[in-house]
Amino acid sequence: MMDRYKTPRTKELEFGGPLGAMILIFLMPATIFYLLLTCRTEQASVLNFPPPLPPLSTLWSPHTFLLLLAWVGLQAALYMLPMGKVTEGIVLRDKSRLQYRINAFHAMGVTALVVGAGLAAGLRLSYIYDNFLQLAFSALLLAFGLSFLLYFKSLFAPETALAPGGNSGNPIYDFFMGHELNPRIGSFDLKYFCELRPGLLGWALVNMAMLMKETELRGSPSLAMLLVNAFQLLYVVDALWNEEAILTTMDIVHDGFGFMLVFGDLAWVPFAYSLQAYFLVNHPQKLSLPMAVGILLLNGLGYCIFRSANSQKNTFRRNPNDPRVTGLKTIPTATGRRLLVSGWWGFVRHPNYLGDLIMALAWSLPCGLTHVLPYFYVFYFTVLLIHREARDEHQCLRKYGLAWQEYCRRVPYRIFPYLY
Ligand SMILES: NC(=O)C1=CN([C@@H]2O[C@H](COP(=O)(O)OP(=O)(O)OC[C@H]3O[C@@H](n4cnc5c(N)ncnc54)[C@H](OP(=O)(O)O)[C@@H]3O)[C@@H](O)[C@H]2O)C=CC1
Ligand SMILES: CC(C)=CCC[C@@H](C)[C@H]1CC=C2C3=C(CC[C@@]21C)[C@@]1(C)CC[C@H](O)C(C)(C)[C@@H]1CC3
Repeated sequence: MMDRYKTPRTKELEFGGPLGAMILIFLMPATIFYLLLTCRTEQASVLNFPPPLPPLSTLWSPHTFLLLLAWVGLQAALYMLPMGKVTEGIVLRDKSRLQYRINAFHAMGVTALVVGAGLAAGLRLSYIYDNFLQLAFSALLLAFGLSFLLYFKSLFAPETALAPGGNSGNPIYDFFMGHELNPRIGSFDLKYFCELRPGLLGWALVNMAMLMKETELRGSPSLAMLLVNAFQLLYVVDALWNEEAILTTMDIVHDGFGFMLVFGDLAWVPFAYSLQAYFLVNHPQKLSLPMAVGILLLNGLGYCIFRSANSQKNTFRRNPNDPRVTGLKTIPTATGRRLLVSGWWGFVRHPNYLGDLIMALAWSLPCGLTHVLPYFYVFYFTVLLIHREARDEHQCLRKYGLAWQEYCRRVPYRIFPYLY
């Protein structure tokens, strides 16, 4: 009976299969250290390769590791508090639905109070800057440790609970992609927890620490630092406010919880996404007011596209008869669901990615035009989203067949109008 619910073997391997996965398992951590070590040099030139390496023994600090555990522990405790509503995720392979507590925004509020109280009591947030490499190394160890535990746990999971994207039978590939779809300890959902809380809030905290460090060094925060902090904080707050929307993303629905997401959530987001703020501490930039206004408008444009495109689709998927979307044109599919072909989703096939990429550029521009390093996020994110778009299209073609082909005919561009 349960056999028909078994997760099928993953046949089409992504990221170059086991070899690609193996390379990424080494490349992702190496990239973080390359970025941070280069950023600390005076020239911050990407051509100075390899950057000066500190002795490995200086990276390990029990103190920072415990601090990181305390941070994750605080977020876990806040996740478990009975505040906020409980909602259901999408229907799973065995026709069940998991329950999720929506309280990330509350968690952010409490975290802000805790940090505020700490600052009032004399806490030096610039500790994060001073021990940044050690913290990144601790996050790396935590990510490897958790990924191994998750893979081990997945070997005992029922076959209905495995991830459609990480069930190839190859241990390296499945370790990277995640073998189990929604690993839980009781009602504690590890993927859902890690996706939004310790990493995203950690990123905002790291940025704030960079601002504090800059203030300690130069007496006041620069305009460039204020812009980077404000833009990225808006992005984090937006993600937490719209927490429920994450339940329909590819990461929650399709990908397992393996090294890619564990490392992405716990190390990559807080330590690579905060590169612009880290850069500004060591390489102050003068930003004229007109430039700042231009960048502000660019970020506003990106955010409006990102938010309204995501909201339009979420509203339509939740209730196609919602008055906010009833005026939009749609095409039917054999699954009974319809596809939007006007509004943002009639402009390009991934308008939300377009908005996200415009914001990415606005986050790097405050760092000036003299260095390539702070533009790492723009390059990386373009590659990530082009690859992600291709993965999503592949799945949509499988799901919707001819209707998807018709959608592609009517909306020919993927992300960039008239370009791609
Ligand atoms: N900052 C970061 O590091 C990252 C940010 N992101 C952001 O996360 C957000 C979510 O992205 P992601 O999870 O990739 O996917 P999307 O939110 O783009 O969702 C894709 C899904 O939307 C549905 N869909 C596609 N076209 C249509 C249409 N015309 N009408 C109705 N439904 C449609 C399909 O699912 P179905 O039909 O089943 O509903 C498709 O699988 C984006 O804004 C992205 O920019 C993503 C990755 C990394
Ligand atoms: C190969 C490689 C570098 C993998 C790591 C990718 C991860 C860093 C990202 C995969 C999808 C993500 C999402 C967000 C953060 C980055 C990762 C984990 C996200 C939480 C950022 C905030 C957004 O508003 C979001 C909630 C839509 C988003 C979801 C996807």
